[in-house]
Amino acid sequence: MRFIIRDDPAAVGEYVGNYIARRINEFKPTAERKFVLGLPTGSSPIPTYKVLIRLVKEGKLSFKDVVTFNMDEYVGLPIDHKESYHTFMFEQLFSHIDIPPSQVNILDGTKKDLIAECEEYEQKIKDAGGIELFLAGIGEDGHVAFNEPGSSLASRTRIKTLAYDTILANSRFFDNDLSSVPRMALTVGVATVLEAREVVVVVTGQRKSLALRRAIEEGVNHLTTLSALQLHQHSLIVADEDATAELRVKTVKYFKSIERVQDEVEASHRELRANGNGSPNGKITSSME
Ligand SMILES: N[C@@H]1[C@@H](O)[C@H](O)[C@@H](COP(=O)(O)O)O[C@@H]1O
Repeated sequence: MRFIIRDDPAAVGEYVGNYIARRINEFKPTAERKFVLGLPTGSSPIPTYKVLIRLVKEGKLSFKDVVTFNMDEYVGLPIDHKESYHTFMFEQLFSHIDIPPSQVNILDGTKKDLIAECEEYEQKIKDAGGIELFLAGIGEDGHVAFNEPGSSLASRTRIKTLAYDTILANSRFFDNDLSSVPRMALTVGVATVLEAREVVVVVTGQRKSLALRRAIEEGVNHLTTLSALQLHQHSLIVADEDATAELRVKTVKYFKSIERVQDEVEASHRELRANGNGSPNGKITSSME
């Protein structure tokens, strides 16, 4: 696991937005070989989405050959409801970039047969060739997508009852009216996320610091579903300083020192390449992965 710390949410967005753009550009997607990107909702990814929009407007990135799969959606909320994740995604990202709407996939929580909807979603991901990079956030109780504490770490896309804490946290989007927050959601499973070839998580704000501690300093545990990331070969968590409040000083120093060494290695490889000394051309993989 790689763990990167930036000053604030804007700097986290800058880092992650540029990281995703680099991955898409290196992949060189075409109409026949599209880049498959998994996406979250929530306030945490908004700065990242702003950066992606800016890069598209500057002509440095295109979503023409990108297919997206969102993590989750409320059950029973009409797609055009102002708080549906469909509405969120179009307002925060899709309406501002060049992605053809036919390449956007979001679970539909209004379907009559929700079980079939979930099974079809898993199949669609497989048919698309699997997810190349899954971007995620984290809930205050350590959940990833809507995989609430106690979710099976082998779970797939399914219907999930929301934890009371999550209903409480999300009531801020429903005029603080607890009774209007949906009680159920459709969500990709922990195993669906782990199957992506790479997982990148944004964690910002002090209210996430306990969950972050449990996810990276403690063992893999179904009560903090994001901790399953410890089993992934290519995972990256990018947090702001506030989110590190509950981490040990030693943990923070350790990961910062790794980033410093990594920067030095990359700089010396760049120098060797510039001088034509035949250094490796491929991606330099961090020893933290
Ligand atoms: N299902 C979403 C998660 O995918 C998201 O990570 C979490 C945190 O949201 P925020 O970034 O607004 O704190 O909210 C919801 O529970």
